Amino acid sequence: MAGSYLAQQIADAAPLLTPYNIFLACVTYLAISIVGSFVRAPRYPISVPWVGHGKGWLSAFKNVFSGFSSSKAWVQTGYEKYSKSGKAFVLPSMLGAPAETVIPQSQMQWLLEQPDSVLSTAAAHYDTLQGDYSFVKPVILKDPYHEHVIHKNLARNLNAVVPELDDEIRHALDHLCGLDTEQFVKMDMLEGFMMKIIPIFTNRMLVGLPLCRNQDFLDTMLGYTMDVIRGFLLFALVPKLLHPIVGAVHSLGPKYHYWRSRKYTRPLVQKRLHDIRKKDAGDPEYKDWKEPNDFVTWSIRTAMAEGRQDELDPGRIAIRIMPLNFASIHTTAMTGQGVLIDVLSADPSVVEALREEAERIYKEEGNRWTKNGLSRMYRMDSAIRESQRHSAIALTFVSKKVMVKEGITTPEGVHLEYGTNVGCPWLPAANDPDIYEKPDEFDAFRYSREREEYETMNADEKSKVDALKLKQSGLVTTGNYHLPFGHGRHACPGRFFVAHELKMLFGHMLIHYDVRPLAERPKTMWVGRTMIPPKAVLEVRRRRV
Ligand code: HEM
Repeated sequence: MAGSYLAQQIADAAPLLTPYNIFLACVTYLAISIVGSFVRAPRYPISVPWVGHGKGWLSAFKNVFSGFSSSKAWVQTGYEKYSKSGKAFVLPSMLGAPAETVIPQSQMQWLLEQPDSVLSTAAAHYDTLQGDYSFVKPVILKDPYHEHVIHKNLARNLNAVVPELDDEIRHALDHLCGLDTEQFVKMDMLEGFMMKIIPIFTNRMLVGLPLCRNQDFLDTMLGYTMDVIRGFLLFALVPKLLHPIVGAVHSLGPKYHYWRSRKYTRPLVQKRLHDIRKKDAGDPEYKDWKEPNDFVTWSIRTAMAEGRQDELDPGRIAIRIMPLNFASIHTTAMTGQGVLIDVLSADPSVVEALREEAERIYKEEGNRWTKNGLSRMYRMDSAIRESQRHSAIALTFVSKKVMVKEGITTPEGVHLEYGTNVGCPWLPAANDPDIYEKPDEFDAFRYSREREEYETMNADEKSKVDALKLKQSGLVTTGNYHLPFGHGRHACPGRFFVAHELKMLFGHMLIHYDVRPLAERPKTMWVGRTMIPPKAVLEVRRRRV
């Protein structure tokens, strides 16, 4: 009965579905959505200049469309016109992405001093990464305990992580790049190489052996990572009013990938909890048992020490492995691809100088990678840092959201309403000739020349050099004008791991493989505020060492 009524309704409505009516409905919907998000968004202060088509209703419509092709140019204009004179500006909203107040570098200190209860990084990440839909359960990103665990444990456990990575890198490179000393092996640089190899290293640190080599598990982690990225791109294009509907469909992807991965991760966590509890209870069978040094152990130990019973639930820990895969995989893969593109498009002497350093240090350390040896790889350190600058992957970083109901006032006297999103310019700062000499050039050894020179000095000469300043030009040091890992107390806690991982990966690659230079540097594209990685092919051949 109900079915035939519905069929009748559909049949009656069919003649109305003309192209003109559909077009009219789309335009009306778009208009309502734009007005809706305009009304619900925080009011941006009149005193702050806007880039793009400016502020106001009509401009909002224009901004929505031209933002896709012009956001990069708008941030550049804003940086030159306002940031460099110490003034904030507003980057207009796009369909689903809110407007952002871009705070100049001169106010960075103030920005970083604000407590999380005033300016929250977690809340900004929750919004951009779609915490309601992309993380299996909203609580995972509302209370990002996994980030706290990484902040507390990763850097201090690197000594134990390095030999594990060393083992994994040998294994993965042999497997992916082969042992043939005659023929070059070709693969897509991002999808075929970086996105295949990075998940293995990441999971050696998160869940250890043997799971980090289980292809089905790795596929689910990669699938989940792509879910989050797809969500990030999709929600920026979809008007805010539609988010709950689109979100309900989108959230099925992350849930599916969790469902597929938990058959591996839950038993692992359950067993680890069991073993740790037995060990702590003094069970004689566990006298010689050593707890593995990975995220699962760090998570359990931290939750036990802090009395967080909720974070000892095996399901909860199993889910938390997923956002860390997301945080690690795509960022590291894109950074690694950037390094390969920059280095392989540079003069061949760059590859030779990097290879010489890698071979020398590897040999000095007894044909293995050590924390001490890696800390002396100044050239590789510099090439990666320089590539992060030269091939910057974001327009702004250091994102935060105003959490105080009455809003806050910046040192410039601008009042930011509750809910306002703020960030600092990165891409234009990275290319600013007042900050970096010849910023358009990829100068691989920009940061290592002075460090290498310092190493050759005698004690008297060394005493005249500001050694701390030299050290601060290292890959993991963030600064007002160096934001690829963010800055301040919420700067990326994974960067110490990344520095070791990429130095070992590229060092090992140069020692054991010939790598073909790129005939031409592939071009990078930006859509809205997002960088689209260029396509490039990696060609490697095992060297006869
Ligand atoms: C080259 C690789 C990476 C890059 C470029 C990168 C970049 C960043 C940036 C820019 C931020 C701050 C975002 C902001 O300013 O809004 C961040 C935060 C974070 N990253 Fe990374 N990341 C990388 C690798 C990793 C890895 C390997 C891990 C973990 C194992 C990780 C874990 C995190 C976490 C947990 C945060 C949030 C920190 C907080 O809010 O307190 N990242 N990352």
